[in-house]
Amino acid sequence: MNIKKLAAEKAVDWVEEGMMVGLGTGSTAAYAIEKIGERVKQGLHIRAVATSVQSENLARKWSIPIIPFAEVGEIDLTIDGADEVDPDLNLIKGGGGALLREKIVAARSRQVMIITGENKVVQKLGAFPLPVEVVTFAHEWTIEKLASFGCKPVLRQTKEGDIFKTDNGNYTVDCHFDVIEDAARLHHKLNNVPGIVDNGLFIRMASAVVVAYESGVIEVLRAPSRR
Ligand SMILES: O=C(CO)[C@H](O)[C@H](O)COP(=O)(O)O
Repeated sequence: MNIKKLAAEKAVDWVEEGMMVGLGTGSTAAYAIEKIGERVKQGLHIRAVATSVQSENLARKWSIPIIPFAEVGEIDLTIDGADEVDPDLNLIKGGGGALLREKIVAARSRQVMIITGENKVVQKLGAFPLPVEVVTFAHEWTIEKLASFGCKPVLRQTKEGDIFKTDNGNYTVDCHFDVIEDAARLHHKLNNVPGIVDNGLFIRMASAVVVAYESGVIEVLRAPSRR
């Protein structure tokens, strides 16, 4: 059972004619982009904004009209993946290296629909290393500061062994916490450190999470009091 594809294709049911759609990044989001592309080929008219160069290229391949972010007003619906989801629908994102654009697009969206398999739903965030986007200048010092939050920080590298650079020209540090006790507080404290651009905690940003199970069941978890 391809649970990523199952969740992604279900979420695309929420895409309606005329919408401005935010396109997430990663393998799950790619299934959603392809499904949206199929619907565009069948005559659906939407406009979209992408959260990474990778997703933009995929969308263009499917003839999905891409609008530069500067020309985008409010986004009706963003569909994106996640690395972990907790019971309050708080998330860890950024495993695919696109957390900053993903967070900007999510913040501009009326509805943020997260698509995931059951394996990413956790009681507490933190088993997945928290990605933190940092500026290249003085990054060694920023990494030291990150260690003072009680994690093991690892500067992300490419498969070839080079330092991984985001679409924004920054570095990513993956912070191994094991468990994050207070995600909202950590989010706030991390973003107060000079040199940190943003971190992969998405607090109260998801409107709903589509969870697909190996059994083929799909569950939609909603965040009642927001958006
Ligand atoms: O946050 C992300 C990219 O920055 C992705 O949504 C997240 O890493 C999940 O990826 P995948 O769908 O490939 O498992």
